[in-house]
Amino acid sequence: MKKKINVLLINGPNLNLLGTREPNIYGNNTLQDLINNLKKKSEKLNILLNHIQSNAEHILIEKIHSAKEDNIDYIIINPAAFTHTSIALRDALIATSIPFIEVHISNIYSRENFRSHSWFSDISQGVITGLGLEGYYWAKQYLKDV
Ligand SMILES: O=C1C[C@@](O)(C(=O)O)C[C@@H](O)[C@@H]1O
Repeated sequence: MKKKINVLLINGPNLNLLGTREPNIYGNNTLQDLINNLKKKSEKLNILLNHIQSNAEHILIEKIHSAKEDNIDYIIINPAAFTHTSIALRDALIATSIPFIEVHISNIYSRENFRSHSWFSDISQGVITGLGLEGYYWAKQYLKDV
């Protein structure tokens, strides 16, 4: 049987407000619903999904630092606003050298100019942007075959 894949899903600031935050951009589903569904579907694919959402940069950095000890094989990350600001999170991901997929709910290239720059895309395995919450499901789907 194929080995279980240990995946860490990281959601950055304000994503705890999914469902009420700018629903025209981010939709009506809550983060809790998303995580429950993703976990269920991941189990069927032999993926163990661990999740963290935080509004604090240092908490996300520390979680990335411990990812190796936690035997994480892969990271899926929506850095949210940190996408456009955080060299510290970028450095943490480089330091752990765990491959990761960058996900955005909205299309960061079709919004304000400042959202078009990501500190993560060039060091990511790939980027999914603008497919709504489906983006997280596609990332998980990709990982089932790695
Ligand atoms: O908080 C977010 C969410 C986001 O990462 C997205 O998922 O579309 C896009 C970012 O520009 C924004 O700051």
